[in-house]
Amino acid sequence: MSEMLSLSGVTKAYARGKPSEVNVLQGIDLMLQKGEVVGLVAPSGAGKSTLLHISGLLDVADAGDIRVAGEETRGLSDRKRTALRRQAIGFIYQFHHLLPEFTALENVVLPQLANGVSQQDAEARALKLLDKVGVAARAGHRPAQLSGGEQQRVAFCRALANKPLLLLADEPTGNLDPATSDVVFAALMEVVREEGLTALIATHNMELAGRMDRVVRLDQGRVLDKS
Ligand SMILES: Nc1ncnc2c1ncn2[C@@H]1O[C@H](COP(=O)(O)OP(=O)(O)OP(=O)(O)O)[C@@H](O)[C@H]1O
Repeated sequence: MSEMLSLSGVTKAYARGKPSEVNVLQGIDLMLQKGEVVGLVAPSGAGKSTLLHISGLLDVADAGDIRVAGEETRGLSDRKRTALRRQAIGFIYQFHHLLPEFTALENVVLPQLANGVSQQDAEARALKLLDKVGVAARAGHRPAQLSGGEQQRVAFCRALANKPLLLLADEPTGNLDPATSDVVFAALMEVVREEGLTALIATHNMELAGRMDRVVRLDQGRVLDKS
């Protein structure tokens, strides 16, 4: 197995040097092997979003090393960081963040066009993904015409559109009712497994965390492994 995400000695503080300084991450060591699906569980405010944003190259650590798909990210230029993020990482948020003026299909097609995929190939991939998570019949609808669960399924497809190596999800079903969350999460897991993705999924839901390969806990700024 090869390593897909590796964090070592990662620290992050907000308002550094001020009386209001918050030391969120205090030496994070975490490694995900290719194909592993890992749950990230922590109390609210413990730093899950911060950890995901740093892993996804959306934010920078104060110290420590981060490797994504075997590539050391320290010292990368902004352009190279953005290229690595686009090519290797898919992000899912608690709220869908779909573009309201575009249809479900277009929301999944657009990131592919930005990556140089042809319209035809992008539509084929988008329809395949929408079908896999059970919303192909809604392809022509805009986000406002979809239910919360459907919107989140479309957001999964968008995150997976460019075949990322690493999927990072921040409470991906956190805004759905328990029954919908259960079904939508199952759909996500099915695609993740089928595509052989590596995933780090933050959740407060221990039942969902229990369906992953491994759960890590964030406690006092450090990661505790739970087998
Ligand atoms: N830009 C910022 N400036 C100052 N403090 C911040 C900033 N962003 C986050 N924090 C603080 O850092 C801590 C960790 O925030 P983070 O959003 O990573 O937590 P979380 O575990 O994702 O929380 P939740 O589960 O409630 O979403 C919190 O105490 C938060 O108030």
